[in-house]
This record gives sequence, C-alpha cells and structure tokens, in this order.
Amino acid sequence: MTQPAGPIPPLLLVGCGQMGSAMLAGWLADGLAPSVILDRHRADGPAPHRIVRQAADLPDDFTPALIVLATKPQKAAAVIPDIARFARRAPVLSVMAGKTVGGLAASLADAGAPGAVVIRAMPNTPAAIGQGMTVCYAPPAATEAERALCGRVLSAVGDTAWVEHEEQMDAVTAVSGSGPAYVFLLAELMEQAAVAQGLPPDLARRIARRTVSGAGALMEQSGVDAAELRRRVTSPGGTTQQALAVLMEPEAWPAAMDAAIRAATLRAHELAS
Ligand SMILES: NC(=O)c1ccc[n+]([C@@H]2O[C@H](COP(=O)([O-])OP(=O)(O)OC[C@H]3O[C@@H](n4cnc5c(N)ncnc54)[C@H](O)[C@@H]3O)[C@@H](O)[C@H]2O)c1
Ligand code: PRO
Repeated sequence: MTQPAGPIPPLLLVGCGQMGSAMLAGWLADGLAPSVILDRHRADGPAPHRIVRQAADLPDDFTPALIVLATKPQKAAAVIPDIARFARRAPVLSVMAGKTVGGLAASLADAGAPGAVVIRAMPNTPAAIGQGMTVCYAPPAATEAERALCGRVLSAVGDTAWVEHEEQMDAVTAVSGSGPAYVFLLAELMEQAAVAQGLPPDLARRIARRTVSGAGALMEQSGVDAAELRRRVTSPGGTTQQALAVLMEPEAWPAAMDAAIRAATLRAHELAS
C-alpha cells in the first residue's frame, strides 16, 4: 500500500499513557505536525503540541487529520462523547485491545457522529524507539486514503501489517501486543536464575538483558529463522542442549506459551464488550 510521504499530519491523541506516549515518542522523532493530546492525568507535553486534560478544553479550531484512541478499553464509553465532534470530520484509529470497529462506530453514532470511520490497530511499546510492530484492521467502509493515513502514522513507529478479518486482532493482541511483556519476563527469569547460580546481581542483570537484546537484534538483522539461530547455539552434547531439553519438554515452554497466548486471545475477545 502506498503511504503519503511528508510529515505526520495533526493528530488528536486521546490517552497518553504507556502506549500513547510510546507512539508519541516515535511520532515526535519522525516530525509530527502540531497536535493535541487529551489525557486526564498529564499536565505537560512537548511544544508546539498542546495538552488538554478534559474534552471541554479541546480547541474548537483544531482539525486533526486522525484521532488516535489510546485509553484503556474500559474507558471507551467515557471518551467516545469527548471525541464525537471531531470524529464527524476525521477517522478514528483505535489501539484499544478487544474493542471492535463496529462497537466503536455504534457508540460514536449514539454520541452524534453517525458514519464515523473507525480503524483498529494493535501496536506494541517498542514503538517508542521506532521498533514497534503494529497490525491493523480496516472495515470495508474505510477508504484507501484513510487506510494509507493510518499506515503512514503507524509506520513512523515501526513495522506494520494488515489483517483481513477483524477476529484475527485478538490473537495479534496476544502475540505482538502483549508479547514484549513475555520477552521482558524472560530477561527477569534469566537474571534470577543467574543469581541463583551464584553470580553477583549486577552482572546477572547485565548479561540477561544484553543476551535478550543481542539475540533479538541478531534475529532482526540476519533474517535467519529463529529455529536455525537456536540450532547454531546448540553444540551436540553441550550446555545449551541440556537447557533446551528442559525448556522444550512438551509440557514446559511449548505448553506454557500455547496456554498463555490462548488466555490472552480469549481476554482480548472478552474486552470487546
Ligand atoms: N501498554 C501496551 O503495551 C499496549 C499495547 C498495545 C495496545 N495497548 C492499548 O492501549 C490502550 C492504553 O493502554 P496503556 O497501557 O497505555 O494504558 P495507560 O493506563 O498507561 O494509559 C491510558 C491513558 O489514558 C488516560 N485516560 C484515562 N481516562 C481518560 C479520559 N477519560 N480522557 C482522556 N484520557 C484518559 C490516562 O490518564 C492514561 O494516561 C489500551 O486500550 C490498550 O489495550 C496497550
Ligand atoms: N497491553 C494491553 C493489555 O495488556 C494490550 C496489549 C498489551 O491488555
């Protein structure tokens, strides 16, 4: 899909917490036109962008090209009336887990924005350093220009992909949306195990973190399959083989990862309502 070149157009970012601020960091690095951030709990932000804490303070003369909805899914009902007047003129890009485009469009219609276009995306926090992975879904009613606009905004914070079926967004949420947390947990557990083997805590922390980030960078830069990269570390009869025999027991990591992704996918589905 061709994406418009040039700076990122003015955005109305609603919710600037962990995910909103991660995306904002990426947009600022890529050149963001003067934008407005609506967040209940944020007092300041980078000029020339404006921060407002309540909908009543949103400037009447502001015409965002896109409204990015990044509050918790549980806050959707509270923020929809705040953005309805802007959603009559600009598409809405929701990054909320679970919330469907149909459900959000219906709420916007009830709030006075019938026919509002909602596109969904599931980013992740490495967006803060331009290393995000975002998967998007657009309903058939969205125009090519609206899809391209969302693609432009999201490609500023990393890689993007699109799914054809909205139901797939739940599994995407479980894998790439939540996934950084699994990787950070891996670093935590490796650090704890290193200390248990007698290493000093600061060295344990350093080698666990660097191993995770270095392995990720190698996978990214080499493009080699993860399984092949794993094999290249595994000397026959060596240390890695002993460790993998524990981790790759069907009841160990394979079962745990499958159950974890299944639980997260189910939760994403539940968050729709
Ligand atoms: N954190 C992640 O890794 C991640 C990844 C992908 C998608 N998401 C999605 O992003 C959304 C936000 O998640 P988060 O982790 O950033 O949560 P968060 O709690 O860190 O951020 C939410 C922000 O919304 C603000 N807020 C709450 N009510 C508001 C209101 N009525 N008006 C304006 N602002 C309001 C809060 O002050 C807060 O800054 C969620 O829907 C989540 O599913 C998060
Ligand atoms: N963080 C959100 C959650 O935990 C969505 C994906 C990552 O629900």
